[in-house]
Amino acid sequence: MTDINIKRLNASQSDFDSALEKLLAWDDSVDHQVNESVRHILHQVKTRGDAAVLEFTEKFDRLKVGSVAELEMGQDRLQKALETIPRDQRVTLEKAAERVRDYHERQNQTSWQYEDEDGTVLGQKVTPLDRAGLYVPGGKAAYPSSVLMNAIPAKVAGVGEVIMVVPTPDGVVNDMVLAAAAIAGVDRVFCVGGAQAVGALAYGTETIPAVDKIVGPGNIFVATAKREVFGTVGIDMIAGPSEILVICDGKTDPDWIAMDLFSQAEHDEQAQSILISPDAAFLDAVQASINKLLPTMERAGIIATSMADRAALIHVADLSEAAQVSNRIAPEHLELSVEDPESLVEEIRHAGAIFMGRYTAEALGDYCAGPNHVLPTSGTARFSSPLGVYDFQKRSSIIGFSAAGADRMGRVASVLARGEGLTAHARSAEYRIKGRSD
Ligand SMILES: NC(=O)c1ccc[n+]([C@@H]2O[C@H](COP(=O)([O-])OP(=O)(O)OC[C@H]3O[C@@H](n4cnc5c(N)ncnc54)[C@H](O)[C@@H]3O)[C@@H](O)[C@H]2O)c1
Ligand SMILES: N[C@H](CO)Cc1c[nH]c[nH+]1
Ligand SMILES: [Zn+2]
Repeated sequence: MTDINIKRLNASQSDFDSALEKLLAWDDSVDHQVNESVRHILHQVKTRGDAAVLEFTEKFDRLKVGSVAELEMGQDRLQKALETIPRDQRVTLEKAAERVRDYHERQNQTSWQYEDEDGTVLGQKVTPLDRAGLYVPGGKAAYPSSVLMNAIPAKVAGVGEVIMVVPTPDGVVNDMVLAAAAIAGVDRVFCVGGAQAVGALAYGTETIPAVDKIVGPGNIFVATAKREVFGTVGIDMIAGPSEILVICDGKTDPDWIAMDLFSQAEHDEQAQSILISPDAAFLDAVQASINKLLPTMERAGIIATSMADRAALIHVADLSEAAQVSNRIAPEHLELSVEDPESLVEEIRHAGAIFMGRYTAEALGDYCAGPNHVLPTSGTARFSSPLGVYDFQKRSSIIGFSAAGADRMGRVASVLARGEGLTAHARSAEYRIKGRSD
């Protein structure tokens, strides 16, 4: 296997800003093609329902069946998978599920209210979604861990019905995925993926029920489809191809860092792995580790493409500058592989998840630390948070005026409404002012 030369950037270069922008950007022409194709798929699913789902499943996942009902895995099938997977897989899935549940239970929001001195009651009522759709990726790898990460917060939130979709390319069903669905208590599972699965959940088909919100990560087709259907349904965030950014002081074993970069690169050719360090010799050492370790990787092809196209080794003056560059990137995963992560984290403002210190491999967060691994990508950590229980709950305001409160605030509303020229608003409030009946 030939060596790959990872892009080298230096934050002190005059063209650093444009080089960084180019590194983070998608190729416009690819973007355009993906948008076109996703819009076509969504339109077909919206207008032709099951028939379109069957057609696209055959085209993209090479799976031909006679009806969408055949793509549903019933509860008995999920239970069978749980009972037949190897014991160590069942035990570790259950262990991971327990830690994920424990973490997410702390996110549960509760309703609250308070009372004014005149007896007026104000509050916030928290309710779970009636029906949520979980996208579990499955094109290039199967993700039992993503089943747990999507479904457990939904269940903790109290969602009425949880519908999961997952592609099964060539009809190969992953029993660990089904077992994870059984452990997490998923209500229905359909073996459908890509934009067609997102469309089916958003618009509903004869067989797949429409949901209120679609959550979960996926490739560029899935992320683009979620963006398109937002408004018809809620979405959690844009969780696209995986990303890792490592800030290292140069004192971690370079093999560890190379493997951490590989760990996200192996997800997808479009995944992005970036290392930032003030130690130029360390960047060289990691480059050497990359070329040494790459031939030992099972997914060397995907890693090589991802690293050649989208990875970078960035030299900075010091760790503060590393934090500034990282804040501009707003990565999905940020490893602080430094002596004193506690002080460096003070300077971090935007990241989906922050992994503190040399021993905290991002991979532990992917499986069993407890926090969610569905995280905002492509810089959206500037305004989005990890998937959580709060994504499956919504809030309603509660407003209950006493007669005294209606009198007091009716006078305020009346003046404001008349100022806006909205007489019906004003009179509706005025009817409730004491002694006023006109
Ligand atoms: N952010 C997170 O939390 C997280 C977690 C796990 C995985 N991931 C990411 O999820 C992604 C998973 O991608 P994947 O491909 O393995 O599975 P996927 O399920 O996201 O995508 C597979 C589907 O893509 C569709 N597709 C493939 N090629 C297509 C084409 N040319 N036109 C239209 N549709 C097409 C097919 O319908 C197929 O079913 C990776 O990028 C990985 O990095 C992210
Ligand atoms: N790193 C992925 C999120 O970007 C999650 C995952 C699942 N399995 C392995 N990794
Ligand atoms: Zn991962």
